Amino acid sequence: MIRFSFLKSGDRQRSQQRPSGAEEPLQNRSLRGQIMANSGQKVVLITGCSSGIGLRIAVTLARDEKKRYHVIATMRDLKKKDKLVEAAGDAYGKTLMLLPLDVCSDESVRQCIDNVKDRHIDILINNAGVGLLGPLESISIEEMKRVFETNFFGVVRMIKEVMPDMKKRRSGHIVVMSSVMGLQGVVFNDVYTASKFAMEGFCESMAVQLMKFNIRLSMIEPGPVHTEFETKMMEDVAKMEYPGADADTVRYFKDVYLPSSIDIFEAMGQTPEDIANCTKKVIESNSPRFRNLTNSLYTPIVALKYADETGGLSVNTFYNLLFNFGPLMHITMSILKCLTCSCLRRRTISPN
Ligand SMILES: NC(=O)C1=CN([C@@H]2O[C@H](COP(=O)(O)OP(=O)(O)OC[C@H]3O[C@@H](n4cnc5c(N)ncnc54)[C@H](OP(=O)(O)O)[C@@H]3O)[C@@H](O)[C@H]2O)C=CC1
Ligand SMILES: CC1=C(/C=C/C(C)=C/C=C/C(C)=C/C=O)C(C)(C)CCC1
Repeated sequence: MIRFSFLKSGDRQRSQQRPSGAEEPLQNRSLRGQIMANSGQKVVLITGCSSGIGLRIAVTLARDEKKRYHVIATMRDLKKKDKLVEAAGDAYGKTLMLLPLDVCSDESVRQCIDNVKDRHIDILINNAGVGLLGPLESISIEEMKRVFETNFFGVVRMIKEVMPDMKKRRSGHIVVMSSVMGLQGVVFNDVYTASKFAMEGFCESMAVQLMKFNIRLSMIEPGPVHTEFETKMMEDVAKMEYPGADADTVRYFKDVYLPSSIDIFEAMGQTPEDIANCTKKVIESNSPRFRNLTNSLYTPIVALKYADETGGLSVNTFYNLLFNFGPLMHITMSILKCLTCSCLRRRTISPN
């Protein structure tokens, strides 16, 4: 079993004290110690900003040319703030502030939101997430619960905390970082996929009620993205022994699935910047879509699910791609990688 870090992230009274570990420049705190935005700015709170997609969304919004956003970038361990602070440059302390927030803790979530002035959040971006990959036999129920606690209950916890104020104001936008795996299962990602499916179902239901209160809900559905996930995944694979799984299953995982997965990452992996730009477009749209796929190369794969309501097309195609046409898939992905690679485009377009 592989654990990947993205994929490689009191009481009910209104707290007036600075959250433990918060390191906010003074000018951004009100007299009551709460985080303040300038008038006209939208307050955006993002979870899981220590790395990857969350970090990049925070930086992209905080560095908005028109300074339209007051970004509250949160992470569960502020000791990990350096990468974000460096990437934010002079936006840090002006349009970008940090707060500690662990989406798995009721108290941490409450304290964080209590430290936002009037608990006013215009846009909530639920990004924090963890992955889990490998044969089911080698994954404990405890590990599965941890994934659901972060990916599903983490989002539910955040929405429960922020939604009542948005409802009172009759305005707000909730964005959820889902995944193509929230729409379609991928072998050996069974539990991660299930956690994202759960979130999709929850959000699809919530969206209707929220619409009545003029609150928008948008799902971002990335395919593979180059974050700490990939390196962590390969490091873990080298170490793991997969106790409880039989030799055939381990072989299918290591020798069939993993090489195909690497091919797919190489051929169509996006960058965190791609996802941040897509998220920015969604929050800036006058009529944001509910579902937003970010990767046009992956869209035909997801389309298999919707082209056949019996599910057969999707399941059989994945089976064939993996177990019957593995080498063909490798060649196809190599060609795709070549076609989408900027070096080839440079060579054909450059006058030199
Ligand atoms: N990379 C990919 O291929 C894809 C990723 N996604 C989704 O994108 C989101 C971001 O992942 P990505 O940037 O790739 O991966 P990273 O591992 O780089 O980022 C995940 C972030 O979530 C944080 N996090 C984990 N648990 C918690 C928690 N309990 N409370 C608060 N923060 C937490 C991590 O913090 P810490 O540093 O403390 O661990 C980290 O900042 C996830 O929801 C993931 O499911 C969707 C599709 C594809
Ligand atoms: C499409 C496809 C495959 C792999 C897909 C992968 C690897 C997707 C990764 C998505 C991620 C990382 C989402 C994160 O949330 C297989 C099963 C190899 C073969 C069949 C077709």
